[in-house]
Amino acid sequence: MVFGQVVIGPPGSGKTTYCNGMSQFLKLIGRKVAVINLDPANDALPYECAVNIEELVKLSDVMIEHSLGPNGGLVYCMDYLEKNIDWLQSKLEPLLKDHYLLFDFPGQVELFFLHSNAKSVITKLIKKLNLRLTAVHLVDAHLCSDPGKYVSALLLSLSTMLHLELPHINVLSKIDLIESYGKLAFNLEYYTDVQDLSYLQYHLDQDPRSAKYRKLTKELCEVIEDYNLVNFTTLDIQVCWFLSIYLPEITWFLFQCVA
Ligand SMILES: Nc1nc2c(ncn2[C@@H]2O[C@H](COP(=O)(O)OP(=O)(O)OP(=O)(O)O)[C@@H](O)[C@H]2O)c(=O)[nH]1
Repeated sequence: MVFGQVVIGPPGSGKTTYCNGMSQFLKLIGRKVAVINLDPANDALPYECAVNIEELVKLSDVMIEHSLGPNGGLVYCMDYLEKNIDWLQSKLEPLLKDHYLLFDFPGQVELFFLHSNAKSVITKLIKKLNLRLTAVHLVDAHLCSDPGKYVSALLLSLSTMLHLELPHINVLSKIDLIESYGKLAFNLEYYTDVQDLSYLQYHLDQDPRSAKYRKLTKELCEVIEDYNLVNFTTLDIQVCWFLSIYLPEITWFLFQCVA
């Protein structure tokens, strides 16, 4: 049985950095890991990838050839990947024996809660290759500093969970930077646990700019609460780097203490 992660999230949320950090961490704890870049807009990869969608289709070529913008181009690329799933399957087959798989997907969020191509690619891989995949959905923690943006992050997370139908972990990334956006209205657990959104609505109501959307926000918060599916874990990728570099020393130190 082969395990892996489908790494998704809005542009700039830290997917590529996460894949790089996670692959180094996994290697260090003795796992064989393969990173699969399925983002055709990822030009400067910090990790060594086992499979690169650029060998199949290039976003820049698609945009020129079909006169598409970056969003339309990415939808086209996912569509093309779905039609050529055998290409991806053949690239993955040699890795199945002993590798843990990390799939680095594009940041266009509509691919994961609206369009069917990316989901279809994932579903086909799961069925054809008997994979066990978890969605790791990264959301930039700075969205917590604005109640309106936080509600949109909750909605995005919920829609993505419902659309993909995978085991799913929502992650507030770049948590090390959260203080730099000013003091949060509530403590961090409030944002990670997503327990009682009425406090958030009250906070939003204090802002005259959001008065016009009061009813809409209330209804949206009720939908999120009724599903009761979304919560977050936090990530500071630098901890991953730290562990990758110092894990052998820490293990040696603990071993010495126990001995
Ligand atoms: N401080 C801090 N910066 C981070 C962290 N994770 C990612 N970054 C930075 O955030 C920026 C965007 O990260 P990427 O990994 O390129 O994000 P992405 O989601 O792959 O971006 P797209 O490919 O455009 O969708 C980079 O400058 C990273 O160095 C983190 O945990 N802490």
